[in-house]
Amino acid sequence: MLYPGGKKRVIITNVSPKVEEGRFPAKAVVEQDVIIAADIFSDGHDAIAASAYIRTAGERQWAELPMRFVINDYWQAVFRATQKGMHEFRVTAWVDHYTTWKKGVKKKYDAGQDVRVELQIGAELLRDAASKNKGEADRLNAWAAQLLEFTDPGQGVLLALSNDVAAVMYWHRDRDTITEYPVTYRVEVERKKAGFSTWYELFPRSASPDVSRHGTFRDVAKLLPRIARMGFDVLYFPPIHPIGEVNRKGKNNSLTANPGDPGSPWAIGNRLGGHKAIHPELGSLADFKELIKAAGDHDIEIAMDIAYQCAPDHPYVKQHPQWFTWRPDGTVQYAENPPKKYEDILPFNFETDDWENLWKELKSVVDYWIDAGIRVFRIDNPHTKAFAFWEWMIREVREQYPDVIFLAEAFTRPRVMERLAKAGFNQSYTYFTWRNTKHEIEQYMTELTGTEMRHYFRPNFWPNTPDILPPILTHGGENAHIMRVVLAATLSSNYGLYGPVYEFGINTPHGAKEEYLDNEKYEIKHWEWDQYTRIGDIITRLNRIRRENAALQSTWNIQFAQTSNDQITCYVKIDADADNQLIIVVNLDVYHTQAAHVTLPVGMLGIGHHEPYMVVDLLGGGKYRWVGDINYVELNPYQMPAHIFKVVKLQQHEQ
Ligand SMILES: O=P(O)(O)O[C@H]1O[C@H](CO)[C@@H](O[C@H]2O[C@H](CO)[C@@H](O)[C@H](O)[C@H]2O)[C@H](O)[C@H]1O
Repeated sequence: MLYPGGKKRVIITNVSPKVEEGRFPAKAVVEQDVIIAADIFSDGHDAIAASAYIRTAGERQWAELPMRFVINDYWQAVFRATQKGMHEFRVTAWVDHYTTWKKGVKKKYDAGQDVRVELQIGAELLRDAASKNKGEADRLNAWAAQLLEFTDPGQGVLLALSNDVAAVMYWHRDRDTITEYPVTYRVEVERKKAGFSTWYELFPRSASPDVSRHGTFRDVAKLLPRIARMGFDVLYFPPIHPIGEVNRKGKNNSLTANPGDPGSPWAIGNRLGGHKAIHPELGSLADFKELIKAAGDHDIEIAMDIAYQCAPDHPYVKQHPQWFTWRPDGTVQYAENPPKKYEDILPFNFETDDWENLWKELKSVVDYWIDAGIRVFRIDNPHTKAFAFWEWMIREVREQYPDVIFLAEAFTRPRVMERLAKAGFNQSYTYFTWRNTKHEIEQYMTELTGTEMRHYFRPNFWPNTPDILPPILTHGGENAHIMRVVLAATLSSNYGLYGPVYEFGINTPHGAKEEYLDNEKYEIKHWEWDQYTRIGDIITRLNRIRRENAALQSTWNIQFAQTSNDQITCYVKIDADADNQLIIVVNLDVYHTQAAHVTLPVGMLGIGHHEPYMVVDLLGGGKYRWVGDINYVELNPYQMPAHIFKVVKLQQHEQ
C-alpha cells in the first residue's frame, strides 16, 4: 500500500476540548453545553461534512452529533452534558460528494443550463450508496431511477434537494473516505456545585457564644440559619482533629505555646488520634454527622480540610516511622512552604520505599470522611505532595463517588497549580487575592478563560484567607472589603471568604506581614454573630444576586468592556439559555468617586448601536435608560463601589 487511507482527503486538527493532547480529561458540569470543535478542511473545493461521536466511558455505543461549519474551517458540535461521569469523544469528517453534486446541479439549473448529465451523475452516486448500504438500497435505487426518468429536469432538481435524500446520504456516507481523528479525548462531567459554589470559612472552635468555653459542632449548628440566610452553600472548616502538643505554636505564630493555647488546627494528631479522629472539645463523630445533616437541611455542605502532615506526637510517627525522613540526629525536618516555616508539623516522605502503604493510608483518610457524609474537601498545600499520588487518589475516589469535590489550596508557581488541576482537582485557589488593578484583573481573567486552562482549571476566588490579609483590605477598610467581594462574586462562579473576619471588617495586620494580627489560627475567638455590618449586608445581597442570575453561575462567559478611566473596570456576563444579561461596573479606587464612559459589546447583547434599553442595578438599586454602546457611569465607594446591571430591553420593560 502506497499510503494508508489514501482516499481520506479531509484533515482534522486543533480538536477541543482537550488537555495536554488528551493525557488528562477536560472538565464540564451537568447541564453545561460542551462545545466539541475542530479545524476541518480538505484539498479543493468539495463540500465536507463532519461528526463528533460521544459516549459515557465504558459504554459500547457512540452517539453521533453532526458538526456545524462556523467560520474559516472551524467546525463545532454542542453536547449538552446530562449525566455525571467520564465521557469520551472523537471527531470524524469526510468529503461530502452528494452535497457537492447537489449544490452544483442547483447552480446550473438556476442559471438555465442543461442538467441532464448532472442528474445521471446523481443517479450514479445514489446507486453507489445503495450498493454499500443494504438497509436503504431499495429507497436509494428508486430515487436513482426517478432521477433518470423525469422528463422535467426541474423535478430531478427538486428530488436532489429533498431533505429525505440528503438525510439518507448523510447517514450512509462512503466509509472509505472518512477521516477519523486518531485520538479519543475525555471530558469529565461533574455535579453543578463543582462549577458554582459559595464558600464560608470559619473555625468551629470559635463558634461558642459563651466566652468561657471552646466552640463545638453543636454551636456551629446554631449558626447554620445565619450562614444560609447570607447565601453560602459550602461551610468550610480548618482541620477538626486532635492538635499536636509537641512543638505546639502559641499566639501570633510564636514558637512557644502558653498553657491553654489551643495550637494551630493544621498541626494534626496527638495521643488522642490523628486524621481519622475528632478534637474532643469540638464534639463526637455523632455530633459531626448530625451537623453534616443539619447543614444539608439548609442546603449547605460541610467542606473538610485534608492536610497530609503530622504533629510530632501524631500516632503515625511511631506506628510508621518509615513514612518520614529521619536525620542523623534522630529528628525529622519540620515542614515548609517557603518562605513559611511550619515548625509544629512533619511532612510525609513520598519517596518512602513503603509508598504504596502510605498512599493507601492517606486515601483511607478521605474514604473515612466520605463514609461520615463529607463530599467536599479543601486540600492543604497539595503542591508539597507527589502529583502521581493526587492523580491516583482523586481518580480512585471519584470513580466510586463522582460527587466528591477537591479544592486545591496551592498558592505556588503557575505551572504547578495548573498541573494539580490537570491531575484532577475540581477547583483551585488562585492569584485573584493579589490582582488589583484593572489591567491585572483583565489579564488574569483572560489567562483563566481564554487559554487551554478553561478546560481544566476551575478558579475559586478568595479575597482573604486566614493566611492572607492582602494590603488592599488593610488600607482600604470597609470600602475595599465590599469592592473586593463584589469582584470575587461576579468574576468567578466559585468564590469564598474567611467569613467572620471579613464580614466584621477586621483588618489589622501582623506588623509588615500580609497576615492578620492575633490570628484565629493560633487562638480561639468569640464573634458577635448578631452584629449588623454593611459588608455582611452586601455579601448577602451579592449571594442572592448570584443565585437569581444564571449569568453569574459561570466563569467562562466574561467579556470585558472598554472604559475611559483605568479606575473603573466593566465586564459583561451573559447566559443565553436563561436570557440573562448582566453588566458589572466596579470602581477600583476605594477612596474616591470615579466616573467613566464604558463602551459595551452591544452586538453580544443583541442591542443596536443607537438603540435605547434599561439597565436595572441589582446591587445598589436604581434604573437607567441607556442608549447603544457608549454610556456614562459614576461610582462613589462610600455609597456603593459597583453596579450589577441587569439589561432589560425596552419592549420587556414596558410589558
Ligand atoms: O502554606 P499555606 O500558606 O498554603 O497554608 C496552609 O498550610 C499551612 C500548613 O498546613 C497552614 O499553616 C498553619 O498551620 C501550620 C501547622 O500547624 C502552622 O505551622 C502555621 O503557622 C499555620 O499558619 C495554613 O494555615 C494553611 O492554610
